[in-house]
Amino acid sequence: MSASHAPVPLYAFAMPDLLANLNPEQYAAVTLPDESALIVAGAGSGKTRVLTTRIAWLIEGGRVSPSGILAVTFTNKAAREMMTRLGAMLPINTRGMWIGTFHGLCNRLLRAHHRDAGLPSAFQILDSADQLSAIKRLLKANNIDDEKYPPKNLQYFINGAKEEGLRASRVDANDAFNRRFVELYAMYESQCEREGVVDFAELLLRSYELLDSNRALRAHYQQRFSHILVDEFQDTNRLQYAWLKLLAGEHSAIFAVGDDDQSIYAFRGANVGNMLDFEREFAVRHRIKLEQNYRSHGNILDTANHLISRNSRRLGKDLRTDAGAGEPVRVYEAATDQQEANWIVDEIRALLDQGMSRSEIAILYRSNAQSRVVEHALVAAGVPYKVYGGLRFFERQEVKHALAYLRLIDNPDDDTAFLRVVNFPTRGIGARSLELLSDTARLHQCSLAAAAPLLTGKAGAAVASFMRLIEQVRAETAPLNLPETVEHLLAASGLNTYYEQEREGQERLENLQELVNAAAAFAAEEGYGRDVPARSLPMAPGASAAPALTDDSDAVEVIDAGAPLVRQMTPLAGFLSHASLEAGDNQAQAGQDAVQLMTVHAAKGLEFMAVFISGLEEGLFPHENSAVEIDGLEEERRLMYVAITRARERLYLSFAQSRMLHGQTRYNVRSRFFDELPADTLKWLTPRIEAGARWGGARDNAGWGRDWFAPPSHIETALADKQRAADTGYRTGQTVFHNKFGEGTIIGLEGSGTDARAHVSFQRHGAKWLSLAVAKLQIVD
Ligand SMILES: Nc1ncnc2c1ncn2[C@@H]1O[C@H](COP(=O)(O)OP(=O)(O)OP(=O)(O)O)[C@@H](O)[C@H]1O
Ligand SMILES: [Mg+2]
Repeated sequence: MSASHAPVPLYAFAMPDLLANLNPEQYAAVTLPDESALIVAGAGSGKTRVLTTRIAWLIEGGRVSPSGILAVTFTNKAAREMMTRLGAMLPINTRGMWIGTFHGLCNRLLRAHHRDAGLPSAFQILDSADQLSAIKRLLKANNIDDEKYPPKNLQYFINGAKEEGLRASRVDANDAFNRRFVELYAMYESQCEREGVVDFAELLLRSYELLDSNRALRAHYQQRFSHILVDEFQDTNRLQYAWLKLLAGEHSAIFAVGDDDQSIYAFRGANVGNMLDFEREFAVRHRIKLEQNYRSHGNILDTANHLISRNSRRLGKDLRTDAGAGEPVRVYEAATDQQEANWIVDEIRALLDQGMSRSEIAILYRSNAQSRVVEHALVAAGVPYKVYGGLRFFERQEVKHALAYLRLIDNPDDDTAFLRVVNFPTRGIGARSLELLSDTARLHQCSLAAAAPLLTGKAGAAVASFMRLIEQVRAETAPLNLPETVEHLLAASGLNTYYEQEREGQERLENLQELVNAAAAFAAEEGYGRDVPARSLPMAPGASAAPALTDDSDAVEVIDAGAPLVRQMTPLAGFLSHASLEAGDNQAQAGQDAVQLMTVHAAKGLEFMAVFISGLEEGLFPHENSAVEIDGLEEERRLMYVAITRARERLYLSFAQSRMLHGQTRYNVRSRFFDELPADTLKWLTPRIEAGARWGGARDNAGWGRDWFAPPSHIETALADKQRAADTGYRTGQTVFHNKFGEGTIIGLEGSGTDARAHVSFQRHGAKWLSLAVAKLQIVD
């Protein structure tokens, strides 16, 4: 360990406070010696709290200075929360600390060392929508059939390769089709290079390569970050893990916390296997378990534990709580999605009447598209809410237009930005002119902006006037600070006028104004004074403006001196990175006390007093795609586990028999998860009807008799299956005997022939799904 010298406690008297509220296992974890450790523990057991407290403890005891810490969180929101908590625990300025997401930290590293990384100082970040349009443009420019090579597939291929750490030149292609993909990947790489842009995966790969190839830089950071701490470790992918390894080198300690049951990003290459590799490769001696849950009431925790116990691939852990059982988990079946939304809003109003604050209430769903109907009900009821994700603020059309102009003033070679606004608002630059321009650029291997002067005729004149506009705005904004720059640009670009004249442009205008506010908030948060021009590099005392990094390690030291590294970016570049990386986060601050709406993925790590999980229908949650993926259903179950464990005191589950989604009405059967939850923690607010009886006489009892509809065909098929299962001689409600599990009651039947399965609730072993062909159940009555 680099901090091998004897610890020097600096604030010995303050110590008991920091550690006072920890349980013995948490205490042991926080105060582990300077060596790598892995904490694997269930939801709400205090992993994040332990990690944060450990940082404070390390600093407070003089084991490391704040600049020696690097902490990785999963979201920007989590990073901010961590800094706030640290600020409250210690009398230090947390701004300079390296706490952030992988993307955020890599961006910071690349900004500081852009030359060594082979990037222009004003490199721009492509979000995934930008990346897709860049790929489409590439295919079009090269006359490639986008049916044969769908842009989305190519995007997936490229990102997958990058996440494996592979450049196009190193990807193995075993057939002609794949070879073509690799060629396209290579072409995409040169296009990005030419335009000075990087996509999300590139941020990571580029900074990995930077550290890998630059010995001095690597040595510097390895020495600097003696303590690396990683939250949500189960969701790191191979490249992120390799990046951490490189940064840790031989001497730094990695303190990783995670929960294999909450691994929900396998589809993006996350790899739980990293946990096992980490233990081996870092000779981890300490694997501490935290088994006390501090978040949720008993019924909620039991519900979560019961569900996740059905997964087969688990490291295995127990979780208990001292909190009482609390309220039962309430379940509601609605006829339609609107009815579901109305019920949610009614329940929310009841909670608010009881004094719960709005921001303590979350509505979670599996897919973004589900939010619309809930939003509608909230608006109608006048309940303020905030949507995370979905069409985020920075992804709105008008905001993206404005950002594209800003990007162009920063870097005219950014072709994606160029194409977005060259003819918006319209200035008579048609598709034909742009084609000519693209041809010229390709011929000269340069960006569109660089090709503009080479274009002649009418097309040339129109493009030239656009370039003059950009140049003019560049000059006019040179002395302006960040919010002034944005404001000026909105007027000069013609965007304001355009939306003023558009019939329903009011909301878009407000969003543009909000962009000015966002820029002002960003500048204030980063500590840029009002007199700092948006495009100049603020000089920190003792820091060189453009650190030229050589093998001379003294030069490296210069970078660390003085102000935080983020100052290596101009305010404008910083803001543009923020817009790409932190999309959506801004909204959260705008409406503090609002009901929180988000996908389950976005809710990871967070907690709320009351949680509604809506749309629990087969095909939606579990998602229909999960059926075709290896481990798909287990991943959906982990996702459901994450959703349930966000709740502290109240949990509500709901589903609708019919739902409008993507313009079509879907008829749904309830999620299989309901059959996997313990019956005794749930309270059905609508009658619980066995799936088989659903379309029969029981429906009148359910109270939705009036505007009823006939079951659609796929449900009839499912019912027919159940009928066939029943034909095997078994029926629900029957008492049966199993050689190993003893006596139990059949609570569900599914499938037919050799696939027929029975869901049996055993008196001593709980509920299990058994194959009827294998299980040989004896009928008792
Ligand atoms: N020893 C403790 N005493 C009281 N409250 C605690 C203790 N440890 C953790 N908590 C609280 O329990 C809640 C859950 O903690 P935390 O968010 O750190 O859990 P986690 O393991 O990171 O959960 P997740 O897996 O969902 O990320 C928080 O509100 C935290 O403040
Ligand atoms: Mg956590």
